[in-house]
Amino acid sequence: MNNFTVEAIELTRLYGGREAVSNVNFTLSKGEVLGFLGPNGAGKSTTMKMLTGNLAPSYGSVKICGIDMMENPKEAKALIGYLPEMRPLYKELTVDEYLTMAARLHRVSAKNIKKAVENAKERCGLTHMSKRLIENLSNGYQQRVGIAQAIIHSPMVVILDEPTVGLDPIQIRDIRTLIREVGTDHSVIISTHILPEVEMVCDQVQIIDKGKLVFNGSIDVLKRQRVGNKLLIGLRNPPAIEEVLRISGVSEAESLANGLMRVRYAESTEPAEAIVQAAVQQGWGLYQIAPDQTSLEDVFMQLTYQEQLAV
Ligand SMILES: Nc1ncnc2c1ncn2[C@@H]1O[C@H](COP(=O)(O)OP(=O)(O)OP(=O)(O)O)[C@@H](O)[C@H]1O
Repeated sequence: MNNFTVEAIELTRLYGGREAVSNVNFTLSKGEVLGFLGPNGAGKSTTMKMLTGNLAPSYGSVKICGIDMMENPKEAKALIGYLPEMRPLYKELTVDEYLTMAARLHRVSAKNIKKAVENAKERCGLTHMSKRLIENLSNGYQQRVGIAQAIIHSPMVVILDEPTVGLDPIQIRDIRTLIREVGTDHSVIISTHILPEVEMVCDQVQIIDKGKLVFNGSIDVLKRQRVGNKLLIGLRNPPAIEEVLRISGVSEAESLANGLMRVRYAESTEPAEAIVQAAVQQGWGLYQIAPDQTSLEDVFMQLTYQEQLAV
């Protein structure tokens, strides 16, 4: 018996003979937040629906805390809280009424409903909104209500499909903080097409492209891929590129706008000190020197491009 809260085993879904999700494998443990990342149409929602037992896989299986979703759907689903892409809110209800209904649907026992509602509201910062009609709440608060219904029965696994889509920057920040908090005592899976979001809230990341996993690992591994052997240098009096290329260790240099220059070097030859010395000696007016990180978007492009080459 392992300790995995979620196991996806060779998950595959065909639509009209075409694979929308192809052979997806991963495991998740308690207290981890997993980001399911991919562009529109990559197969995220289809995967989420299979994980939550709302869509049958064409092949493969899902286990929630060791319980097979196909064999024992009722037991497996009871361990999951799910916020689909389209929020299942009844807008004519108040927050209290809706969460009470959600608790009943999730089979919270009658004597525990009040406590479960209070608890979910507190965790989602909704206590002061208890008597408000959902339709009168802002988009961000409606999303909190959606998350509150997903955690109301204290499920082992919380699955949130695109939880920050359509929110403003402050709402996005609040929802991300909430997801991290929820992730401390539940396993959480979020799907998103926003790379920095994954970096901010997730421990593990699966990158999916055209239905296939192209990266599966810890967020640290992904972040490390971003830190290439590059420096970004700001110079008030930039010299000719050739002069920079003469510095020991520098393998490539390119001029960018506003006197900035990007320099590449081989792994073992960090030339920062030599660049500072040259800049001082030759009066280049150095005002900035820092590692230049590849954006996560670039990493994503590289990963999906490698995958295309491999096909
Ligand atoms: N019911 C369906 N019938 C036929 N094709 C479908 C169906 N649902 C999804 N697809 C196709 O499967 C692929 C994956 O769709 P899915 O909704 O899972 O992607 P996604 O990554 O969640 O994208 P988005 O962020 O746009 O929702 C797409 O090509 C989509 O057109």
